Amino acid sequence: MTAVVIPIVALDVSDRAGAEAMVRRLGDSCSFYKVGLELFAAEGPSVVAWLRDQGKEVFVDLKLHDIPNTVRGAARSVARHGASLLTVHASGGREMIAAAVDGANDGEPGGGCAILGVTILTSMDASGVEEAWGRSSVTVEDEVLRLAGLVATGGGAGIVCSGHEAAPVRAAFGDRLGLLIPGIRLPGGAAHDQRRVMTPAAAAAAGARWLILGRAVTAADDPAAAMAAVHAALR
Ligand SMILES: O=c1ccn([C@@H]2O[C@H](COP(=O)(O)O)[C@@H](O)[C@H]2O)c(=O)[nH]1
Repeated sequence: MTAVVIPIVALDVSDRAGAEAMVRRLGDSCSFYKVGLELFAAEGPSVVAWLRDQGKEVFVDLKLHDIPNTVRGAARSVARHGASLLTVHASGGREMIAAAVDGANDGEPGGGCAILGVTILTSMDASGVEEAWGRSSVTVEDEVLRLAGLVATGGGAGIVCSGHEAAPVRAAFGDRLGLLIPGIRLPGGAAHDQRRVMTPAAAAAAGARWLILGRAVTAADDPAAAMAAVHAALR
């Protein structure tokens, strides 16, 4: 049986009005939304509460990266707002990841908010990794696998990586880590600032559990039609 892949639409907009307009346009075709840095910085947790009131699940993509104590507290706060998923940077280390898991569970192991570790941003290619991380002798895939190991031993529920690393991560970790894949483009779509992109069908075949749909849907002339194309590709 093919695993269910859940599409999540990224509300990369500057205010609540923009978010509400997109949620209205997509109607029942989307039940899971991402609130990222732009919208969270503008509107704070109230936008998470509003989405929950609409019956939507919420992924809060804050990509936390700080000392364990600070990340624990932030994860606890985000979980209390009703988010289902929260990101931290895997490069923050095993102790920080474990603190995020602890905070999100807030004393309740297996609580409602899962922690995902961001490995290598999909906007980076091998030369970008070499420049930023100073590591020329490793491939993006090796780095993603190494960071995935930190997330697994830190107790995270999954990782964020591109579709290109999905199959090797699945081979190494199986169902232990859920894969959330951004950089999704409909066939022939512009990559924009992304370097490692993939179509919905290919990412699903590679083992994604969640797909992040950003501009492929939200910048389309007809976002609802673009979302329908995503659903068709996942059937
Ligand atoms: O490695 C990462 C981690 C997160 N993202 C987020 O996904 C969406 C992608 O937007 P597009 O418009 O589809 O490019 C965006 O919200 C990012 O913050 C990512 O792209 N890569």
